[in-house]
Amino acid sequence: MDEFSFIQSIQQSYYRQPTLRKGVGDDAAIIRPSGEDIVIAKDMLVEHVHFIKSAMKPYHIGYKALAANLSDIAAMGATPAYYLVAISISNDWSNEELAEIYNGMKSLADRYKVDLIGGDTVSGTELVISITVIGYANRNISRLRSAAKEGDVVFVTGTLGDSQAGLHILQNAGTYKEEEYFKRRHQLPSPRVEFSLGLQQINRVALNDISDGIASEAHELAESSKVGMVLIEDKIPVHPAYAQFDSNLQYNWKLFGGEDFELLGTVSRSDWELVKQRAQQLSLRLTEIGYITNEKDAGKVFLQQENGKIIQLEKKGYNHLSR
Ligand SMILES: Nc1ncnc2c1ncn2[C@@H]1O[C@H](COP(=O)(O)OP(=O)(O)O)[C@@H](O)[C@H]1O
Ligand SMILES: Cc1ncc(C[n+]2csc(CCOP(=O)(O)OP(=O)(O)O)c2C)c(N)n1
Ligand SMILES: [Mg+2]
Ligand SMILES: [Mg+2]
Ligand SMILES: [Mg+2]
Repeated sequence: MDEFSFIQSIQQSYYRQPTLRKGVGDDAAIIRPSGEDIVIAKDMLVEHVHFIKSAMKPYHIGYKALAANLSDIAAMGATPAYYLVAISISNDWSNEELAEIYNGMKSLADRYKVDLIGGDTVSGTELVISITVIGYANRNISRLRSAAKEGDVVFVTGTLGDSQAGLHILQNAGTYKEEEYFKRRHQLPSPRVEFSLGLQQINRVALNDISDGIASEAHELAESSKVGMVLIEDKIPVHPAYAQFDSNLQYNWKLFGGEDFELLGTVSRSDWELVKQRAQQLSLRLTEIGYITNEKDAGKVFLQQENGKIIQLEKKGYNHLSR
């Protein structure tokens, strides 16, 4: 198979999005939007950084690459519509493996009716997948990291630490409780798109998706909103089988581990009931984990420990350029 037949093989036979004028097959794609805000995000997945072949099947790699991007669209309260994929891949990946990478992306794309409208293909050394996602958002809602206000409830979806626990299991042979669950959370993360779209009635919700670890994303919210944040340690939600891991690992993964792709948010106390209702309708776990303080703590995040002591949390997490 050459580059041209490969591009032919990944083309959709039809497109679902009504605003598309031209998809794959010309010098660029054309969209004619209908008045909503356009939301654009990009995230890469790189071999040896985001995955190793022994822990991730080609299908998982494609799935996770698109999931990470959809997670950022969800964190902006937007409806995903299109994606573009740039892939650099070496010859030791077979045609079947390449097709499986695209099948992984396709399964999520089908679920959210997102159309593949372009990309680029290069033969390189390590596998690199760079995706751009385009979505639409209602002009009147704000999901910005800068939207948190004093007195807001701080909440998080799902459970934290699962993805890094899954990676640990994949890299360390042994017997584990709920092994399949943790591996799945690492390989096939769920972007919280439906939950985010369910909040459209609420004008102001500050949202950030957890890719680098909650400590890091909590700081991004606090810095951007110029407020302080208090997180209550024993409220941070974990899976019941999480207790099997060493307590240091538990602590590090849930606070600094990342790749859970859950949503961290803040909302006024008066809108909190509605947020809870939406999560309940989706059977999605949602936990109140803290509160927002005022501008005198601007940019700071505190952890109220189990013994009641409050410590300042470091802005630590996955950080690519820390050297
Ligand atoms: N190399 C880059 N060039 C331009 N903008 C970048 C680059 N890397 C990151 N950004 C931008 O910086 C912001 C934060 O990026 P990042 O921390 O990767 O966000 P996220 O964790 O939500 O994926 C985003 O607006 C992103 O588009
Ligand atoms: C082999 C391997 N080592 C380590 C990790 C953990 N890891 C890699 S990147 C990352 C953070 C998320 O990636 P990033 O590119 O920072 O995503 P973004 O914040 O831009 O969405 C984590 C936790 C992994 N998934 N696989
Ligand atoms: Mg990013
Ligand atoms: Mg993000
Ligand atoms: Mg991201």
